[in-house]
Amino acid sequence: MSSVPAATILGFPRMGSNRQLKKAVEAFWASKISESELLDRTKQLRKEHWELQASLGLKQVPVGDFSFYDHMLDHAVLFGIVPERYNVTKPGLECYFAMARGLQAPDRGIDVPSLEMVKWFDTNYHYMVPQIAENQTFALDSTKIIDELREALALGLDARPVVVGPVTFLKLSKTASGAGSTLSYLPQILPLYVELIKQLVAEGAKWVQLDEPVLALDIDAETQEAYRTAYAELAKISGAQYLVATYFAGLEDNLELAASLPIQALHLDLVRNPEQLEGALKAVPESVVLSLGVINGRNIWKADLSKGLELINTAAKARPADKLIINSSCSLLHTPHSLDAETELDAELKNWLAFSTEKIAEIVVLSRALHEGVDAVKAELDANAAAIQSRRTSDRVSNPAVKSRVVSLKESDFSRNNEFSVRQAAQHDKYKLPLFPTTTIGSFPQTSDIRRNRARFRKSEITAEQYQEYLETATRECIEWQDNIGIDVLVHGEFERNDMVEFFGENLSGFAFTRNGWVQSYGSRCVKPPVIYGDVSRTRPITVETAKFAQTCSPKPVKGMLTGPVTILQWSFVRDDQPRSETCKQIALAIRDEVVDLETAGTTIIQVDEPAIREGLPLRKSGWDDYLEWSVDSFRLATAGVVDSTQIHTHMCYSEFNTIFPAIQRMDADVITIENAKSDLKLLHAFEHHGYKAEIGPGLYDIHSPRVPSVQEMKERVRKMLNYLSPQLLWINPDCGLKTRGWEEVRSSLTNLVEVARELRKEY
Ligand SMILES: CN1c2c(nc(N)[nH]c2=O)NC[C@@H]1CNc1ccc(C(=O)N[C@@H](CCC(=O)N[C@@H](CCC(=O)N[C@@H](CCC(=O)O)C(=O)O)C(=O)O)C(=O)O)cc1
Ligand SMILES: N[C@@H](CCS)C(=O)O
Ligand SMILES: [Zn+2]
Repeated sequence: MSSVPAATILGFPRMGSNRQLKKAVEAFWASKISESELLDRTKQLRKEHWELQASLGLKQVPVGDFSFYDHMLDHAVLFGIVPERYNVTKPGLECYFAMARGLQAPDRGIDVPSLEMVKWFDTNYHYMVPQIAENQTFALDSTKIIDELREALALGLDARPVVVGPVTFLKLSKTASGAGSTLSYLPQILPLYVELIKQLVAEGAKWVQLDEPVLALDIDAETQEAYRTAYAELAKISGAQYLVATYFAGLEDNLELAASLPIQALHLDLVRNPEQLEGALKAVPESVVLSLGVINGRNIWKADLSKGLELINTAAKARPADKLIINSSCSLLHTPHSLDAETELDAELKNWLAFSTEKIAEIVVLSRALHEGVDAVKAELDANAAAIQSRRTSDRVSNPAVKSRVVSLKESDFSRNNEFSVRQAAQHDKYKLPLFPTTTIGSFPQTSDIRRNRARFRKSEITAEQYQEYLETATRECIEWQDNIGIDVLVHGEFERNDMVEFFGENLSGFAFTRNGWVQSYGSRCVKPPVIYGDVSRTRPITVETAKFAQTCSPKPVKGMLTGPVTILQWSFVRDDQPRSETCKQIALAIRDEVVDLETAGTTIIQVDEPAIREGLPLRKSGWDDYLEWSVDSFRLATAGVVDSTQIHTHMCYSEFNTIFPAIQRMDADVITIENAKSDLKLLHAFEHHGYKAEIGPGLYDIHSPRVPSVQEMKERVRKMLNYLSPQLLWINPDCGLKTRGWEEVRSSLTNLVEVARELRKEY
């Protein structure tokens, strides 16, 4: 067997230290750079990333973790799973990006939508769902991964190709009709995996990483059998050594299955589930290398290396060191590039953090401790212990007033004064909205002009007053436009927000924000999650002045617009020194204060967005009840402090909501606007089936596409909805916020949307 890497990572973030990938790809889309320039720039980026990893001490680097847009999309292309509708595009990058983003080229008669995009497990990363046709023919196109392997080998590095394993790949794909099991395609796709792996081995790969996070989920007998079949087949390839990577959860009941697979190394996520180590040491044959995922790939905290060492020592008592790999818990895709750019973070806080680059250094220290003994890395371990101690004992982490407020919460704090029907009567009386009230989800186009002005304000190139004036003009114009076209419940447009979570993080204590801590969310789009390091409280009203101003721009109601506690939690880097439920309640109290202040200021329709409530659901069912209890309680706590006539809206998008329907009901919002345009009405069936009583706005069109929906097609959609929902409960709105769209599309789409409501009102 070729040598086992002492230390490695499952994958590195793709964007680059300065989001070079985003900039290159977006410049290519805008025809500002050529394809060869894009290829050159991204080749350089991969080189930098591998050399960085090697310079930090990794002996083997992952390859194939790079992607122009998304790694699942790369695999769809790798196996020739390209739906027929993309045949009109040029093969290569045009076809690839058409699958990613859709392509409209009227001069060539092309108008193809993108593939579906969904969340990658419980992360804020989104992948493109491969769509397998009924009569799918598969064909291997392995250029990308082979090229990247060659690039790394040419640099003199030991490189390990990263491939999504066959069972996980199929389980995350869908059939074109949405029916039937994708695992039925295993016999057809396996020979391509065999061929691919043979090529990788022939090119010089000593190890191949097969990512199988599905192996750490609740899986049925068919999936278990698929694992046995697939890996028995792959084991026949001579010279191939497999590192099978499970992450985001523990193996638990799948341990025996995993241990029985004919593989050379098994990776365990010991951050999410350290308890699984003991069982794995017993169940996994001694010939199989254990890869210990001890450094958290989902967070930005410096690891407590003494705890990592404890796990490693436990493993080292049962296995020789050369049968252990020290690793990240999952790919580092979900953490920012490096702390180097964080020149504005205060020194104390910065000393508590580790981004991807610093996490690699931690992995190397742990690996040296294992192989050379702790004395060899005494200075590093001492410095780490001091940082951990500093964070544990720092005054800034704890706020006794916040803690005691949470402790003294009463049951009544979690409930509105009256049930929905009573509130609904009071709200109808107050707002006198027409049947089929129209509204939007909150954001309007975040144009480059808006972002430029914010950047100029941050760099003090314009004053606070100038920036404020700019925002007020944009807000006023937006509200007046909505009013003029006849929307009933208006929004202010969210122009002052860089992001719906980061904006609140910047305005709450216990939060810090970074200058350059970008993480890929989808394609070229990134987010900069705030860091929750301490007890959370609101030190001043956050949105009240904007809401007051907005309300002066029209006599119609303008919705207050807040991000909910679960979404703020989910899209931040959360402290790991207390349960997430505790932090969530603290955020909920801060949002509650804001809700009450908005009400006092006269904004009495208030939307509290919770798009991430489903994303936070634990991957294993055993964790669902507990999560749903505290997450829904947090939403209720945030929203229950208002009188009956104040109308609480919530909004959710881009998740499979049917599984958590009772929890959605328990949130007890007065109005829910929910993404639905791509769904097959299954969701609406759930509303009917569960006897949902409150008002609902299922999205009438998909805001991810620049396409303008016609009146006719949206009306058709409403008619279908009315088979499930009463006209008295139905709101008319898009799927989600409009921040990524251009004004031109927004104007046409919303004008059509209002017309839909007008026509329907004549009929009902
Ligand atoms: C609803 N979604 C969200 C998710 N997560 C969030 N945290 N927020 C969300 O809204 N998850 C699920 C979905 C994912 N969807 C999106 C949609 C759009 C984006 C996006 O557009 N991201 C932007 C970055 C946004 C941002 O913070 N911009 C800053 C500007 C930062 C910047 O680059 N400034 C430049 C200067 C700019 C200029 O001069 O023009 C600089 O400083 O050099 C801001 O507005 O201030 C992106 O471009 O990737 C993300 C997720
Ligand atoms: N209010 C937010 C919700 C996005 S999920 C927006 O409109 O962008
Ligand atoms: Zn949304």
